[in-house]
Amino acid sequence: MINKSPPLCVCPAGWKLLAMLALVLVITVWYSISREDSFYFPIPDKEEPCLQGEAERKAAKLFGNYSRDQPIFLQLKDYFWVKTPSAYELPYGTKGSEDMLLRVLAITSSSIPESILRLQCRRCVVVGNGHRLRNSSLGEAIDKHDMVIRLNNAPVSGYEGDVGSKTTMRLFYPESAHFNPKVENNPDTLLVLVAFKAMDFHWIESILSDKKRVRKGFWKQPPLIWDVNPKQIRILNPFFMEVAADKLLSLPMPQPRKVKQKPTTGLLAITLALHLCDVVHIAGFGYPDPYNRKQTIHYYEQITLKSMAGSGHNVSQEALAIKRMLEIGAVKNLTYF
Ligand SMILES: CC(=O)N[C@H]1[C@H]([C@H](O)[C@H](O)CO)O[C@](OP(=O)(O)OC[C@H]2O[C@@H](n3ccc(N)nc3=O)[C@H](O)[C@@H]2O)(C(=O)O)C[C@@H]1O
Ligand SMILES: CO[C@@H]1[C@H](O)[C@@H](O)[C@H](O[C@H]2[C@H](O)[C@@H](NC(C)=O)[C@H](OCc3ccccc3)O[C@@H]2CO)O[C@@H]1CO
Repeated sequence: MINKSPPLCVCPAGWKLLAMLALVLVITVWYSISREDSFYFPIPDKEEPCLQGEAERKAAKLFGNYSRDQPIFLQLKDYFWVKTPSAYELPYGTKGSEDMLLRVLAITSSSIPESILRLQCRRCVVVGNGHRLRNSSLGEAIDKHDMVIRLNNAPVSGYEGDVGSKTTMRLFYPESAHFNPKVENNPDTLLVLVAFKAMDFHWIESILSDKKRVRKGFWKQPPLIWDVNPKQIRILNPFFMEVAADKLLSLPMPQPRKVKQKPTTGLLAITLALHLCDVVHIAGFGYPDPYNRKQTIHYYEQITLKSMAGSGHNVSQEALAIKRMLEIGAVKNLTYF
């Protein structure tokens, strides 16, 4: 017997049901993305080839042919007698901070570990502190990189599944130093000080030489006791801050006194990685839309964009810079942007 009843999708009730389901799906996707609890995480490639000098070649489109003979970390030998003084003051140069630096560099190191130097091709990942790392399950993929670069006081403990636990390098300044560095880093993590002001050198010197601590001059109280091995400390060459400001954000150089804009530590870390690595991945970058006042910005704490007022960062300008880097393939994103 032939069944004469029409198929489900052509009767009006069937269409309505389908339309309702589609609407629910659209709303769920929209809500998920707007809250950044996104369930969409691209699965990272199995084994991407590592081509020597690839990041540098691609980044040349952005940076031009800038000098690559700059050391990654400041070195003592350059401060005994300053042949060519820096053109800029901190955070873009060392002009005026030479004496302080001489003391700091005498008690720290500038070497790049042998384990990094002997790699033929360096695959790096810069882990931003953004909320989109939450529930990402990217921990394992992050840890597979030769170098994992982390920022500020971002924790790994308790978040290993999403952000991994390997930390090759951590960029920080006194106000962003984790009070318990041993818990959130590995014993061989390089703790890379990004100096914004002369007091930042003063802080590290007083910690490492156990001299009298100075409490004034910081916008937030940094640790007064900081349990680290001086051999782990490095001082980042301010050249990378200059490149990020000048080439990526087109900020006026030198900065007029009144202009307080500066790159975020994340953008600085990407700039550094493009100089140091052959393949550069990023994860956890991207802020909520400015009108999204309730969305938390970090994967580890409940603060919103409001807390960044007065920070001197132009996050929409930075987003454009990161998009350009993604477009030309200089960096690849493990989260979404
Ligand atoms: C209140 C405040 O000053 N917040 C600044 C904090 C704060 O000082 C430290 O977390 C220490 O507490 O530091 C900053 O950055 P923060 O420590 O928040 O994040 C590190 C880097 O990750 C990228 N990021 C972060 C969150 C997000 N939703 N999207 C992102 O892309 C950014 O590139 C960012 O640099 C900083 O140093 O740049 C920038 C923030 O403006
Ligand atoms: C990469 O910049 C770091 C961080 O992302 C910024 O938010 C932070 O900005 C602070 C800024 O550097 C402070 N300016 C000076 C000159 O110290 C500013 O100071 C205002 C202030 C002063 C005294 C007491 C409280 C606040 O505060 C900004 C943060 O709100 O700079 C970081 C690098 O240090």
